[in-house]
Amino acid sequence: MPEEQISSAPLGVLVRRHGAVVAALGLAAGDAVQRALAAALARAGDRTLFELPLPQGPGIATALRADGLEIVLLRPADAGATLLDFVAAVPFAFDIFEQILSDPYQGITVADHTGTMRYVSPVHEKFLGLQPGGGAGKPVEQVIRNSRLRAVVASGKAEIGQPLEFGNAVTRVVNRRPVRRDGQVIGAVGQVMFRDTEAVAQMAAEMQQLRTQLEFYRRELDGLRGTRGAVAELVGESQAMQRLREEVQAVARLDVPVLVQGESGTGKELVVRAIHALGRPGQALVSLNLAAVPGSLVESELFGHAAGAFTGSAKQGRAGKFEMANEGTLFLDEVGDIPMDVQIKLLRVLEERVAERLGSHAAKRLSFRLVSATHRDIGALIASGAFRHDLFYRISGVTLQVPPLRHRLEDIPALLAHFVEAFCQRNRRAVPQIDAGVARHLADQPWPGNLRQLRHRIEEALVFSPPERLTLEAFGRGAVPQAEAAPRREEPARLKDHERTAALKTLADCGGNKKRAAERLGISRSYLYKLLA
Ligand SMILES: Nc1ncnc2c1ncn2[C@@H]1O[C@H](COP(=O)(O)OP(=O)(O)OP(=O)(O)O)[C@@H](O)[C@H]1O
Repeated sequence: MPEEQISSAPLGVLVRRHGAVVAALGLAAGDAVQRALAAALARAGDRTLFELPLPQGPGIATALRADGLEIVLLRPADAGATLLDFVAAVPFAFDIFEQILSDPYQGITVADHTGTMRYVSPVHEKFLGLQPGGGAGKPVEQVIRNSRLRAVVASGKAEIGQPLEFGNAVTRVVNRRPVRRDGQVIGAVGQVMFRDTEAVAQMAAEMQQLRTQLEFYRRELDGLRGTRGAVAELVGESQAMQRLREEVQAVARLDVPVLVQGESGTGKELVVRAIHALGRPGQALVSLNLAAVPGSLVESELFGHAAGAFTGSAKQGRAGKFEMANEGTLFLDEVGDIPMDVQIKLLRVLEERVAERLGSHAAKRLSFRLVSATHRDIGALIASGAFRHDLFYRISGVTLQVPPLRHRLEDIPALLAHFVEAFCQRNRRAVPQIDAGVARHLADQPWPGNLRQLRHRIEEALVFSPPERLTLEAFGRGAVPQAEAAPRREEPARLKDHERTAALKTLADCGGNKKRAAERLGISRSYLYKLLA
């Protein structure tokens, strides 16, 4: 190459023999450059590529050495070339490369675009049992059986943090990245982490432990919420309600069938829901209202039916309530209305804990919790032969009695506040102030429809009262319709009954405050408790 051409290009060539300059062309011609080059060569040791501070800025040099002869090519560092910039800017750039390649905690593998292994770092060679350089030139799979470097070359997509099994039950975490030049994938680099896998494994174990703990506390919290939520739904601080809440909590966790008795609208369903929420949280609560289903359909509702069991039956068959409630709670509402023929079959299911779909002979073992409710007088039904004695015993391991509202008028202020709040929340209204006489007025009513009727009256009044106040006048509209009216209660014949009624009303007047009610009545608190018991 003519010397002038080298001199005009931003390149230099220096040739030294045993340290003495034999030739210096282009950039290498100046003294200052030669001094810088001599110092850089001395620092570089036997490295071939090294940084070179040129008078005009950072430069890069490549040295070839043999038999005391050194040929060095030099050029200014290219601002756009990341690697050269790095090498030029960091005096210990090569130490960093070396450190990366010989890091005892990570192995490096390099494949080219044909899937041929080009490089395996020393620590990884050792791990794989390879001779130094023993992997280079072989298909990647020959070096590492399940290597995915070829796949990464093909897809051009990095795989980060993937587990890689190395036979002997050793699993490592691997990062694989495609290498691109001018947008084309020209190879792939694998990075196998040794130490970090242990750290990752430990972290994973810790995370698993935390997850288990979290799950545990979540369940506990759900349980607590469920407990508080379910029982708190049963509003009322009367002794009767306090006792009922305690009984609900006591029976909920036992595996006994429960029969909930009480007049219509007293809150039997609410009690059943609370029992279910406490006893079988997270499982299904399956209800069947036996008074609402025609007698002829009760059996198929309960047992379901097999495919094509009868004309018009569902093609794939249908599960009955017993099956649906498996592991959960089966709620038989209005159980007093169950037809006699079904009573016998129900008894069999409860005794044997197996049920067959209609038209099928495949009996299924079932585990459900049975809770029943009725507003009827079951004793009278048994006496008249309309209800089987043995079934009664099967469904009423425990009987809970939900008291009618007239026996707990002192709950009216709390129920009033509760129904007002619930209504306003549902209808996104501000909760109004409640006029002083409202609770007293409500406590004076007979409430044959119990809490359901009370709720409806309160909601109706809310609709017709000014938004900021719930007035007594708003209740004027809703005279109790005759059909709903209770058969007129007989006037209490005994003095005690008069006293109790007066006590309940005064208590309602005093917002449930027993101390104030006792004062107003002029009796002791313990006597008031006695009257209320
Ligand atoms: N203790 C209570 N606290 C708050 N709300 C209640 C309470 N008891 C009943 N209610 C409400 O009163 C209404 C009637 O209750 P529920 O349907 O549970 O009565 P029920 O006895 O099952 O009636 P039925 O015998 O007619 O089926 C529901 O809106 C219910 O939310």
